[in-house]
Amino acid sequence: MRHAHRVEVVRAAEAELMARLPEGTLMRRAATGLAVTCARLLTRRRGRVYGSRVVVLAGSGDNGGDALYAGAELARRGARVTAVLLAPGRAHGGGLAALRAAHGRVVVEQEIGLADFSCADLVLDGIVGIGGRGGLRPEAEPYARAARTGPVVAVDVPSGVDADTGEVAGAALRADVTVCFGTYKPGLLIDPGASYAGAVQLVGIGLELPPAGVVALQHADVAALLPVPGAESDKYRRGVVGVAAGSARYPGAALLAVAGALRGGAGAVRYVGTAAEEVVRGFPETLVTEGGPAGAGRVQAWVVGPGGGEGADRALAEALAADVPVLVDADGLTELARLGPGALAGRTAPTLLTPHTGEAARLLAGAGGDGGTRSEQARPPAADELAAARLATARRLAAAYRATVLLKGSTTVVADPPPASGRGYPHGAVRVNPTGTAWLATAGSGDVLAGLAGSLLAAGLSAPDAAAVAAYLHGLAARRTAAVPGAPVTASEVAAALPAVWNDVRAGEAPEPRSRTSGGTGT
Ligand SMILES: NC(=O)C1=CN([C@@H]2O[C@H](COP(=O)(O)OP(=O)(O)OC[C@H]3O[C@@H](n4cnc5c(N)ncnc54)[C@H](O)[C@@H]3O)[C@@H](O)[C@H]2O)[C@@H](O)CC1
Ligand SMILES: Nc1ncnc2c1ncn2[C@@H]1O[C@H](COP(=O)(O)OP(=O)(O)O)[C@@H](O)[C@H]1O
Ligand SMILES: [K+]
Repeated sequence: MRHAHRVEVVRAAEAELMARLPEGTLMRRAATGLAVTCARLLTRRRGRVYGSRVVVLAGSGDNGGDALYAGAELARRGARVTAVLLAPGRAHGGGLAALRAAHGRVVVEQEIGLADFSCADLVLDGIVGIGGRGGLRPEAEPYARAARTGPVVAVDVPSGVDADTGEVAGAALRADVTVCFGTYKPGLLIDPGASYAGAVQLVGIGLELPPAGVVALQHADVAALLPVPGAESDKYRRGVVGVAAGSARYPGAALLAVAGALRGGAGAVRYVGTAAEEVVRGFPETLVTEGGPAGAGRVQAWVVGPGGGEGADRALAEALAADVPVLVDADGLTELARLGPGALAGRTAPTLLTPHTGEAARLLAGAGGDGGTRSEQARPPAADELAAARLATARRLAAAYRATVLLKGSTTVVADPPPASGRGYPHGAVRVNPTGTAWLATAGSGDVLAGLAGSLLAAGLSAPDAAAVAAYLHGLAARRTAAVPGAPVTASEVAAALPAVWNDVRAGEAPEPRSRTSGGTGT
């Protein structure tokens, strides 16, 4: 599992450790790890470090210090290193002295800096790290836009990316590799920030950290959560998942949700709705009933809403009345937004909401704009604003509806509501999914995800586990499905690939790198 900690938590751990160590130890550890990665990249690119052109973009803080010390190490190995000072007069004194002692060049004129930047074999982005606030300052912006031939290695976090949230206000440096220190930062795992970070490498500097606020599951974590039948299992003990989906207008949604549900580990899938005939034709193993959830037999979890059309209001009401976990998706979410969070107030079994950002906007508007405070006269949030702040959006929704929320899209985020005591954050760790691919943005893939997650709920996983495991398998399936890597996939193909990725995960086979995050030396 990858663990990500907020800046405040990192700073406290750093302070505690620095108090016990000789001055400069942590920065030396960080700079050495950084230099090792840079040397490896240069060797891959040019065959050797000696003679390569390296540019260090150095801001005014310790992030610049790390970069300058790493630049000095590369200069000692024969690299031609130029440091561009973005805040001349406020550069890190020790780092600057080390670079000069190693015969590095130092420039302050931005035109010279930009020319060097564009033709460098490697650029170190040490403009700003976890101390960054707001977007890039004007003097740094040209570097975010300039053409360049060599890779950019971001120091700790790409400058311009908010380390705590992954939000990007304006321009940011687009890195090929980010070398982060001590722990991942949430902004390196959540888009849009994650897409600026490139491959993320973790360099341990010895921090002792509390439990992480944000985590990303990996194969072993998912494998440990997959439901596997035991010798005494029967189909009922494995769990029956009820799927209330599809409508005369959207019968295909029923088929796709059932396809996902059949591959999620439940012992049986019970379908209710108008597409019963089509479902049985497509999947004869499905138990079908006409009508709504209330008249169907017992299930261990309900999935309600995919392609639900006009019947979604009744299906939602009946499913929510059942004392079992309920996953609400698509038209079920639109109906829930109309009803507001009060519709979930009486529930004691878990509720899992799976909105995309458009549905999230509706849900927030239905909750009164923010955190359920209906009195607040906030402008309804726009979907693209919510996508730009995915962590905050998922948390706001979870708090407003007091339900687990899986927010779909580029970096799917799973958030739990804060504890009932109302003491607010930190609460259960937010899980972010590293396996997604933009090819999943295809009609019907959300229906497959809903069925899959519902099946995992019926099999006994908690709502956050079911959500995170489903997102993980769904993302892997999309990547595995493409006949040619990188080619478009269909929702049906994603569902069909689920057994194979289930097997990959259990066998511990590594996924192809998407998240472009890779394990590091650990903390
Ligand atoms: N504290 C420690 O012991 C360690 C810190 N490390 C490094 O130190 C960094 C944090 O250093 P600092 O606390 O000095 O903070 P930063 O270097 O990240 O940023 C602080 C400086 O940047 C300026 N600044 C803030 N926002 C800016 C923006 N948007 N554009 C341009 N400049 C901006 C501030 O005025 C301040 O001078 C970490 O990211 C990491 O790279 C590492 O050396 C590991 C150990
Ligand atoms: N840009 C993206 N990158 C990664 N995954 C995406 C992206 N856009 C959408 N997805 C994923 O595709 C799926 C689409 O679901 P949804 O929007 O409900 O589609 P539908 O309603 O057509 O089934 C979700 O799993 C979502 O996370
Ligand atoms: K940086």
